[in-house]
Amino acid sequence: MQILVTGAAGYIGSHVVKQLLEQTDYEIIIIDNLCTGFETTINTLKSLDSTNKRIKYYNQNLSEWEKVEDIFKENNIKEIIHFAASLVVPESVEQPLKYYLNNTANTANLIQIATKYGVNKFIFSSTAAVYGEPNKEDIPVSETTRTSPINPYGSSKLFSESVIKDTAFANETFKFVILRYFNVAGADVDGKIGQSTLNATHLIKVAAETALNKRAKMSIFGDDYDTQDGTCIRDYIHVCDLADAHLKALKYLDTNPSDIFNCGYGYGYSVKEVIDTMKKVSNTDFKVDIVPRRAGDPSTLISNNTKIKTKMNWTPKYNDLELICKTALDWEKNL
Ligand SMILES: NC(=O)c1ccc[n+]([C@@H]2O[C@H](COP(=O)([O-])OP(=O)(O)OC[C@H]3O[C@@H](n4cnc5c(N)ncnc54)[C@H](O)[C@@H]3O)[C@@H](O)[C@H]2O)c1
Ligand SMILES: O=c1ccn([C@@H]2O[C@H](COP(=O)(O)OP(=O)(O)O[C@H]3O[C@H](CO)[C@@H](O)[C@H](O)[C@H]3O)[C@@H](O)[C@H]2O)c(=O)[nH]1
Repeated sequence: MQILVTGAAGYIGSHVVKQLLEQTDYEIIIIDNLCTGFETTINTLKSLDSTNKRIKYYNQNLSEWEKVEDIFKENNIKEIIHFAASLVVPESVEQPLKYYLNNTANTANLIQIATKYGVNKFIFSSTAAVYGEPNKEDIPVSETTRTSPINPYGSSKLFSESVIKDTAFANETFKFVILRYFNVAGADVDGKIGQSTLNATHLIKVAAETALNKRAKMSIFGDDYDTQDGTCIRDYIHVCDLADAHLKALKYLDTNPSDIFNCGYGYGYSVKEVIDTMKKVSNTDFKVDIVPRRAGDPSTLISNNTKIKTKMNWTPKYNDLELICKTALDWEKNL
């Protein structure tokens, strides 16, 4: 059985491939052009494959559609997990076309090839950013909450969701699970892989870097939001629990129809709470200043995760902010 994993040289994709190696028999075809991922990550994944034959890596940009099709000709791909994307919210505000091209156009193209070659399972990395700035009474947001992105990143992913849903409607052999991730953080609990992103913008990684003196200080982007302490609230999910949701999604499609699931823990922490937790687990008191709001940031995003828990039987194991911060910090020390 072959599965294509796009973007597996990156943060979340690499954690999913590790679990696929450990818990399944798939042969794993990877497409990644290393624009934000790392060859060392691919090498680590290969080193975890005791057979030495289960990973086939193509350094390929998804935008080169004909070359992507050649990869389908060379292999027998029937299942796909599609991570490859651009994902920095403020960058998407400054460079929207980069996001529509890499996230929406490349996804549409991949799906066109996938349907031509008989792919029947498509797992898609979507985002809580599709909900935009939800009304207070809609928090925690469920999958049926109105989608209304407030930045091009969220819009580019919502358009991709439409491409996927409409394709499945027109083609009954093509089934999908769309996973709307909330804020993914932490690192592999075995310490083998983690988030290596250069010039990271993600809060927990930035805080880990600051705790280790890789940055002189960090900033809180706005403390004038309508929240308890004035800073934004997010639902942080440990990357290993999120990876498990992908393996469950593949199995789910064996006996269930296509569907959309939120991936989060169902409770939120403020930016200040996250920074305090990082200070606690690192036993440091690093410098933090308050600066104006960052473009494109909603104030509060928290998931209602009832659907994934009940329908997929997904049970989080690492829903503990201290553990999330500690695994991120431990990984950062080894980088
Ligand atoms: N990190 C989060 O908090 C978060 C939250 C919600 C959704 N997501 C989604 O999860 C997915 C993975 O995110 P991540 O955090 O692992 O990011 P990442 O940047 O670490 O990984 C993305 C990978 O895709 C590759 N890639 C990007 N564009 C490509 C292209 N055109 N062709 C080939 N390879 C390409 C990159 O080189 C990288 O290895 C993305 O789709 C993202 O939108 C992430
Ligand atoms: O140095 C920093 C970094 C972040 N923040 C704040 O921390 C919160 C979280 O920011 P960040 O970690 O950058 O995540 P988001 O902007 O919430 O976006 C992430 O989470 C989304 C889902 O909720 C995903 O779709 C995106 O891909 C992913 O980058 C936001 O309020 C930021 O303003 C700071 O105050 N200082």
